[in-house]
Amino acid sequence: MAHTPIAARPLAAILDLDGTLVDTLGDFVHALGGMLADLSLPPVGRAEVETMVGKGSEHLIRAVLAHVLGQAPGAAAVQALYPRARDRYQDHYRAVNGRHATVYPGAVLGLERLCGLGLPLACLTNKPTAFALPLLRAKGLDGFFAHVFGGDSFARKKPDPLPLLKTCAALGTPPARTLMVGDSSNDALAARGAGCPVVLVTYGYNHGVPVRAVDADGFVDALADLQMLPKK
Ligand SMILES: O=C(O)COP(=O)(O)O
Ligand SMILES: [Mg+2]
Repeated sequence: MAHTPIAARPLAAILDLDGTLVDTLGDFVHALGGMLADLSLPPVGRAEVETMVGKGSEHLIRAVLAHVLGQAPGAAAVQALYPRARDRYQDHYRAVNGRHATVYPGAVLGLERLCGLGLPLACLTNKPTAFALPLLRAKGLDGFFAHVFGGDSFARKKPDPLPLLKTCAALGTPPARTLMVGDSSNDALAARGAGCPVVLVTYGYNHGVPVRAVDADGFVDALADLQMLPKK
């Protein structure tokens, strides 16, 4: 049974998107496959992509190019290909967004329960806002959120604490009473830096590292398990 030592009932919650609410790995794999084919480069496997997701699309594209070229992400060959790769990736991602993605079991129930506790919710993702909003709409999740912020909403992305602090400000709740729910060390590091309690789901993408090794206040196997948060 999941356990959390979070002492006080949160006044609001911030949810990550990829790997927490929606399993988007299939969308990433299809968009990256299309990008690589357009560049006449070999495909990348699903297992590799899973370890590269979560730090925004620029990081993902650079990591994939480096992987298929057998170079470091900062290498000149990666730099040279990046602008065209980004354009191709964006076209493919826009075309597939949501088609190969599924809402995780328990996610809707978990959101309903958080709303039932009277908590205002925000979605904070490193995904570009232009991809995050249509995905949430397509999956029927947009109505749960008072705010949706993407990787391009603020000057820095998670794991920097800035996006969490800005999201807490938008929600109007102090970080110490604003729960972050995510799937990776990005979310946990950002939460620690911002002073937010953090619970991680055990089923998402954590850069190929077991998520329970991450410093967090609790772990849940499904968002529906968040019902065990303190009631006061
Ligand atoms: O890197 C991404 O696009 C996914 O980011 P997220 O896990 O913050 O939603
Ligand atoms: Mg995530």
